[in-house]
Amino acid sequence: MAKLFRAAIMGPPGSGKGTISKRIAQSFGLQYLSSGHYLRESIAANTEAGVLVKTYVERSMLVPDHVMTRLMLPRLEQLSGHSWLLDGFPRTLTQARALNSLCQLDLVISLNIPYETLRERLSDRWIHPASGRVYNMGFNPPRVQGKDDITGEPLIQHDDDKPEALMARLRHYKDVAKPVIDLYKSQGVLHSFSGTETDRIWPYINSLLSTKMHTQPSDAFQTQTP
Ligand SMILES: Nc1nc2c(ncn2[C@@H]2O[C@H](COP(=O)(O)OP(=O)(O)O)[C@@H](O)[C@H]2O)c(=O)[nH]1
Ligand SMILES: Nc1ncnc2c1ncn2[C@@H]1O[C@H](COP(=O)(O)OP(=O)(O)O)[C@@H](O)[C@H]1O
Repeated sequence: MAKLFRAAIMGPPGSGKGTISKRIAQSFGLQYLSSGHYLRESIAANTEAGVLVKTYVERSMLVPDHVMTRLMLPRLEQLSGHSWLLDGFPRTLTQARALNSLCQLDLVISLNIPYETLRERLSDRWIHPASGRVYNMGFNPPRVQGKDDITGEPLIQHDDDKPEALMARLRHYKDVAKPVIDLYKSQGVLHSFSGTETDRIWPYINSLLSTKMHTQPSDAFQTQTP
């Protein structure tokens, strides 16, 4: 049996985590878990957790660590026999330590994208709230303007993608992410990628993952798809 592979992707809002994660999940068959998606799902379902996290997410504030770990860790425990990729979790050192006590990550991808690029992208980002599908009016527009490709339902823009909230979010992200990045660096699992275009970063991530996932000894005799 192939060895299990556990990865996380980190980067400021708009850095392309969701876009790249989708490519990774498709190309390498990892289960994809997005903290933002689960949060929005619980808000839409109006669950007890949803009511609790709504005010934080609406204000682009970090949801308290104990709420996040209670939301994410059980999902990971259910996936104990699978390879997975985490997007948006862990975001703080406390969350990273909680995750560490459950399992050791094999790889952490960190995206370094210039502020100006983030600003341009997020001011153009539209989402389908029920599914979390993300569009960009320039990069990957919906087939019909303002409508989700699959359901035809209207797209919306997050309040926290609007310019006034953005600068504060990015500054805060950096402060909080630094110790998490340092932790993964010290564990020797951190790989950083810089650039302004996802399509140019992607080949490097693709080849890193091909190497990491296909050099597991137990994989040596498995057929690999090109
Ligand atoms: N113009 C442009 N937009 C991109 C690129 N990569 C991602 N996007 C868009 O930028 C926005 C943010 O990307 P997303 O994957 O949601 O980032 P996340 O917040 O880190 O998960 C989305 O609207 C994407 O469609 C790129 O290379 N160029
Ligand atoms: N790991 C986390 N810890 C605390 N809050 C989180 C976490 N992940 C997501 N959130 C909350 O959900 C919101 C949306 O997150 P996400 O969809 O990952 O978008 P982005 O990458 O654009 O910030 C964040 O602004 C924050 O309020």
